[in-house]
Parts: sequence; C-alpha cells; structure tokens
Amino acid sequence: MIHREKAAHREQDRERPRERPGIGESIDRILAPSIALDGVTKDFGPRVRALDDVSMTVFPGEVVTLLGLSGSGKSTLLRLLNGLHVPTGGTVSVLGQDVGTARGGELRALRRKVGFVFQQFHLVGSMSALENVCAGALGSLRGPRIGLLTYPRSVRLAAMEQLDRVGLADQAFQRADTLSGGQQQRVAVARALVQRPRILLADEPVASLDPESSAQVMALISRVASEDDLTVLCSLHQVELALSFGHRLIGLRAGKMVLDKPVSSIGKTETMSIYSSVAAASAPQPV
Ligand SMILES: Nc1ncnc2c1ncn2[C@@H]1O[C@H](COP(=O)(O)OP(=O)(O)OP(=O)(O)O)[C@@H](O)[C@H]1O
Repeated sequence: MIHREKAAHREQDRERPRERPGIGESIDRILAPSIALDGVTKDFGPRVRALDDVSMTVFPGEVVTLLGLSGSGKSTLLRLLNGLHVPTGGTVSVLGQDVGTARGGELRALRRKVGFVFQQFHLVGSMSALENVCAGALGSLRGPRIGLLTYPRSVRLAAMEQLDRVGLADQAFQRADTLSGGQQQRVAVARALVQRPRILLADEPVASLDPESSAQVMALISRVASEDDLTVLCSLHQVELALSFGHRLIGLRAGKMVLDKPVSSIGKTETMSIYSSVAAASAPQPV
C-alpha cells in the first residue's frame, strides 16, 4: 500500500510542471538585455528634439561608452534610464521593465538597481565622506536620516566597505568639501555602489577632473564593473579616454545614434574620423 502511494506520488511529480527554470529559460535570462531603447524620441517643448528615434541594447556585464559633443543627447538618454525623463515616443526598458510607464514604488525599486554618478559629484559638502556614502542607501530605508549614527550599523559597515574599495577608508570622516575633485568622484562611486546596483550610469564622470584623476576614476569604474559584474553606460567627451575604456562605443550626434561599434574594432585613424563625424553637428534639431 505504502509502495503504491509512493509510486503514485512519483507519477504526479513527473506530471507537475518544473518549478526551477530550464536551461532555455536561464539562457533567455542571461541574454535578456539590461538596457533596451526602441525607437526612443525625447522632445523638450515644440522646438527641441534631444533624442531622435534611438534604438540600442546593452547586455548584462557590458561596459558601453556614450560619445558625443555637448547637446548631442547623452544626459537625456541616461536620465531616461532611471525615469528622470519620460520618453516622448518609443520604449525604454531597464532590467526588463518599461521605465516610461513605471510609477511610485515600482520606479523606486528600479532606481535601487541603477546607480548614478554625475559630473559634479552631487555630494553634500558639509557631511563626511562616510555619511555621503550612507546616503546612497536611503532608497531602501524609511524616513529621513540626519547624522551618521541615524543609519543602521549594517549600512555604515557597507558604506565603509565601499569607501575602502575606492581607496578612501582613511578619509571616511573627512568633510566631503575638503576632498580633491578626484576623491569626491570616488566617494560618489562608492555612494552609487552601496545600494548594490546591477547597472551603473555615469554622466561625464571625469569632465571636471584633471587627466590623472580622470584616469584613476575611469580605472576605478572599470574595476568595480568587472568585480561586481555591472552593466555600465558612461558618457564621455574625450575620444582617447573612450577608446581605452569599456567594450563598446555608441556615438550620438544631434540626438541620433551615428555609431555603435566594439572598441576593439576601432583603429586610431578611424577614431579621429569618428570623432569629427560625431563632432560635426551636435546641435539638436528643431522638432
Ligand atoms: N530639461 C530640459 N529642458 C529643455 N531642454 C533640454 C532639457 N534637457 C536637455 N535639453 C536640451 O536637449 C539637448 C540635449 O541635451 P543633453 O543635456 O542631453 O546633451 P549632452 O550631450 O548631455 O550635453 P552635455 O555634454 O553638454 O552635457 C540640448 O539641446 C539641451 O539644451
């Protein structure tokens, strides 16, 4: 009797749908892009088309540079990815979710998976480096926090770990506005990492730094991207820097995508011609 029941259970198990993902499903998940833009247009009022029919995909673990002169639409594209702008047309999808239609809690949950580093660091100068990094975890905490000790110990420890990673453990209790530009940007990277994002967006992270600090910050972004298996989309002005960083280069000109190539397949001569082609007309088009 017991044997018969066991056999019946085994039979039922065979018929039950599998709960674990099959190989096909796992591969689909790996191959699903982290970022996908499909026919995206962004207008600011009736006169400015900042992005014009842009379609692109970035896959998990890819490090991609966005290149283009001032006004070509780089910041607009990055801001669409965490819902700071809403597309006028087309769809923007991040980690499989339509950002253009995400609202409230859905958008906040998505933003926790997307770290953002800005050109001007956006640190609070009067706060210590450590408290600035702790602030990166605010998205997952309830209520405001003023003062380091109002953060849970686990957050303070995680923040310290990230500061150590960016080489600034010794400056943890120093006011942010007493740090050099390069150090401030490293604090900003640590702040983006403390929420353990899956995607890192960087909007001209070295535009206000000297060449040595620029190289250090770009090397840091490359290192953490590889260590944390991050998908990175980073806008830059400098071609030389773009070519020594990441896997793929996307060029924007006047809101249109004019280039999408692996960095390894772009030669020096081509680099300069690409730069002039990207530079040729970066003013946005009238709508
Ligand atoms: N909030 C806004 N309101 C109106 N126009 C905007 C807004 N944001 C961007 N624009 C316009 O959209 C165009 C693209 O700007 P965007 O900042 O995306 O370019 P960019 O390539 O990032 O430039 P930069 O390298 O100078 O940061 C520009 O003409 C800009 O003036």
